[in-house]
Amino acid sequence: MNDHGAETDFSDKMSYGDYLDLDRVLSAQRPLSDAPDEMLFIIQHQTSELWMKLLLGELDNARRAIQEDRLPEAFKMLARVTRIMEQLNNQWDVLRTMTPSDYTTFRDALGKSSGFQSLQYRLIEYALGNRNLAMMKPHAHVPTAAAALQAELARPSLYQVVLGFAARHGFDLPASKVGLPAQAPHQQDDQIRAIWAQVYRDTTANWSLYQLAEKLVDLEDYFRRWRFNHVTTVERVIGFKRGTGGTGGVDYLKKMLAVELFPELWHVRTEL
Ligand code: HEM
Ligand SMILES: N[C@@H](CC(=O)c1ccccc1NC=O)C(=O)O
Repeated sequence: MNDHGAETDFSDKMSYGDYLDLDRVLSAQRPLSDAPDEMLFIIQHQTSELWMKLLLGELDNARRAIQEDRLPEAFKMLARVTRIMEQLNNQWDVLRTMTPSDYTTFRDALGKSSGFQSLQYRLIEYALGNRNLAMMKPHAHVPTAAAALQAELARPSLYQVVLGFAARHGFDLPASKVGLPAQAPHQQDDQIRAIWAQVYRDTTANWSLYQLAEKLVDLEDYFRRWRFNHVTTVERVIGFKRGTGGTGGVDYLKKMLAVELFPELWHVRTEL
């Protein structure tokens, strides 16, 4: 027998499964029905949540790096955030193999549960600046979840941190726009758009902010693709049924396609 010299006795050593805690990870899939596709559905969501966990950590690190003027590090972290979103986007192709006939065999078992109640998803939206406080309600019954959302609201969003960088580096932005952590979705602002116009008109003089702006545009571009892939998958699988979470379903998700995380970065392009 040729075992290529591989270690085989793990009776007193840490193995692959030990390190990754696979007993717990792989026993956390508990389908509620006999429908074959429920396992696909569960794994699709669990892997998405794992990637979201990594994404949230990178967003935290990136915000801290920008606040401390460590831009090259922030660029690396934001590039990773976007690559994680790309990973999430590619996952939809697996779920799209599930037809309406497959899904309806277990949809009732889901009750009122829905991705609408994803804490990590909401934290990502809040971290990016889409701070719709009404979205906290489904988390009110879980004190740790409500506290995590409150803690996020006590921090400046990624966009605010970027605008704070601009304010520290010679751009005229009142403290009211970059100081206190936002408590509502960011609204398009003429003064902010004027700053981006200055940056994009002289990229050499404003190279760091220009690079930062393009990283944000990249991030929002991939985030929009996620929303679009989601709503297209939903339409394919449940048509125009109401969502289990209580919204209008596709109608609600289509409205969310219009959300602009960094509106001035898109609108400034009309002026360039
Ligand atoms: C067949 C698959 C899916 C269907 C039919 C579906 C359906 C829906 C619907 C109808 C909503 C609106 C809320 C409601 O009333 O329920 C929603 C929201 C949501 N779903 Fe899904 N979904 C699917 C897969 C996924 C996957 C794989 C994820 C990944 C984590 C996900 C995450 C979310 C999130 C985060 C929201 C809230 C979006 C927002 O508020 O903007 N969904 N989904
Ligand atoms: N809202 C979906 C159900 C759903 O997709 C779902 C249910 C439980 C856990 C995650 C889900 N995914 C995304 O919303 C529906 O209306 O069919």
